[in-house]
Amino acid sequence: MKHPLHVASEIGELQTVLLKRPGQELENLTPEYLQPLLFDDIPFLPVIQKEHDYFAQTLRNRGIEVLYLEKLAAEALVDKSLREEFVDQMLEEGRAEGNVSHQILKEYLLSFSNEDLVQKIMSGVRKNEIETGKSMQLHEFMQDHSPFYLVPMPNLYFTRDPAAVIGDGLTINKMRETARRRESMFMEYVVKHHPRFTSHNVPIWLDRNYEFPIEGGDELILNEETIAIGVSARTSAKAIERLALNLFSRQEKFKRVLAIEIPKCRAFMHLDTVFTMVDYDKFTIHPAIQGPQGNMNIYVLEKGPDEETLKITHHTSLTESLKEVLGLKDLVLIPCGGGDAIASAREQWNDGSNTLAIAPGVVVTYDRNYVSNALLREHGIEVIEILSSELSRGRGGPRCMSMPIVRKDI
Ligand SMILES: NC(=[NH2+])NCCC[C@H](N)C(=O)O
Repeated sequence: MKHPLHVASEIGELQTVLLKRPGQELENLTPEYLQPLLFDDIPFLPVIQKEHDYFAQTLRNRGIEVLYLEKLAAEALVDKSLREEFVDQMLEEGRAEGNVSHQILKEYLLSFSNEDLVQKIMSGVRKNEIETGKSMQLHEFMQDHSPFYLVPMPNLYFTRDPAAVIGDGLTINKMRETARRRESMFMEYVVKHHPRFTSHNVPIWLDRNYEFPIEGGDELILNEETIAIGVSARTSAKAIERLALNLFSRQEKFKRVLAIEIPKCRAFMHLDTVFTMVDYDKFTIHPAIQGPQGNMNIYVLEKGPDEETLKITHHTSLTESLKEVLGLKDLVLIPCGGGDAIASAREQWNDGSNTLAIAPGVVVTYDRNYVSNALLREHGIEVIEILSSELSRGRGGPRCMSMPIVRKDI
């Protein structure tokens, strides 16, 4: 039987991808909570859904199987005790302060059908939804400012981040930001309990209980032997080391990890916001991540003398490091916004470098990034544009909104 997960490159023909349709969780965004919930504006739900459906249809038109996280999660929770365990865990990790007990919230959530239960957990529980029968004291009102018993998870449509397939296994990620911490629980339950995945013993290279954070937007598979991981605002050096050690001791194929350090700021939260692979020898890059001489900090991690030690070498040229690990004589870095200071900053903010490759030299991008898109085309890349007015408000592009499950080998 075919392995349910398989990704050994960034650009191999995409066969199965996981998405999450933006839903009611976005209707729970208010100006006060935008920043902690990692948004810059409130998307208009019917339009963001239309744009997302267009994205999904664009992928299907290319013969790609589109799975939805919300559907898989609902299908995974058939067992009654598993549903309870899931709800307990969600409440333990995510219940906001308030005068409602775990038990009342649990009963409320369990009264929903599986699909609605998953949707409700994703969209959050507002305080006015539940009659607790208990009147609040003044000090409780004061402490208890949040309008939610369970906080919404508006970033779920960025399926790239909470988990990432590497080879035939995956990382189920410890998310850096509180707002996204619970997101990786969905994939954990799906992989462990959905029949599509349980038929195989899927290796989990790093799980969400690991102490230090890592997010999928930083995890790029350069080829069947090499992974690039951003050392970023979201991904820690410790998690990269652990992942490298686990990979080197538990499987044979991946032999090196390139840890690429990027500036730690909001606009560049993950490596894929400033760097993606579009063809065998072509990459998008946001020029602002390189120093004046094009220098950066890149560390190549390889198997060391024993299972707990890595061999690490430091490099300063992205181009040279990529050429070496990919065995290329030459390669092209295509600058976001063409390198013009204003166009490049503007388009990077709207994910101009964040391309989703669906085959070598074929990428999906946002239509609004016309300077970057034209430049990609000039370099011979087939660019498939999708609508982006509302989707881009969450600060993520086509790569962030997709989790490749199966790619053909190249
Ligand atoms: N792979 C990515 N670049 N994901 C972008 C995620 C954006 C999301 N609002 C966050 O801050 O987490």
